[in-house]
Amino acid sequence: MKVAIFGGTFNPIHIGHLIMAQYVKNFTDVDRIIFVPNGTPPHKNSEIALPQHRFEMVRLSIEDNPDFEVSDFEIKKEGPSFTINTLEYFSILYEKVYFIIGSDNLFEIKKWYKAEQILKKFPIIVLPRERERDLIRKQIEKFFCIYNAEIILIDMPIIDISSTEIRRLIKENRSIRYMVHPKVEEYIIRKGLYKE
Ligand SMILES: Nc1ncnc2c1ncn2[C@@H]1O[C@H](COP(=O)(O)OP(=O)(O)OP(=O)(O)O)[C@@H](O)[C@H]1O
Ligand SMILES: O=C(O)c1ccc[n+]([C@@H]2O[C@H](COP(=O)([O-])O)[C@@H](O)[C@H]2O)c1
Repeated sequence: MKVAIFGGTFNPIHIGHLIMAQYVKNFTDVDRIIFVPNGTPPHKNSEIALPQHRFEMVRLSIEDNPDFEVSDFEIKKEGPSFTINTLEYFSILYEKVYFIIGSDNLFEIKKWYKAEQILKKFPIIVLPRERERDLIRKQIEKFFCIYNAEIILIDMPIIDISSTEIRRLIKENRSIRYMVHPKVEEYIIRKGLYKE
């Protein structure tokens, strides 16, 4: 089975993430998408909801989609969640393992732990977040030339939604309706997340 690992902080998961995953299913030969919320993000530290909350919001968002699943692999691990370790783990279980990122991370990935190993060993699926597709294509070409990296760019409409914007709206007591799955909206209100 071919799987695509979708790593993220998902703080909270929003419709941009869900549409990305559906595009991956629609336009690649990937059989399943595995969402992997991170435990201790290696790079972010402010206003992050507890891993259990972020995991539960992912679970609620995808429970009715048989092509999607959520893994607690990173939230169960002690210490920072490094992507290379997660990909190595899933590559033992599956025939082919892709990693899904937004194009913003295509320009950050070189700073990640063992980035070269990720780029050399694992195919990456990129969904556009910026409008300048030429810049994205150039970066993909560069990684191909240097690391022989297999990077697939999927053509998806730009969805200008971020978890940061959602958290901002909540703090300002504004509605996040339609930006997240209705069950996630209900969960955030019930648990009082992102108010402070
Ligand atoms: N609207 C979007 N379009 C394309 N890619 C996205 C979008 N939102 C998130 N991603 C990608 O999904 C992955 C997980 O994103 P993450 O959970 O950090 O959400 P985020 O909206 O970027 O969060 P934050 O605003 O807190 O930084 C990353 O690879 C990110 O690039
Ligand atoms: O392994 C690393 O060094 C590394 C550095 C930055 C980000 N990541 C992973 O990349 C994914 C997307 O990150 P983010 O910040 O956009 O949520 C998520 O799974 C992070 O754990 C991984």
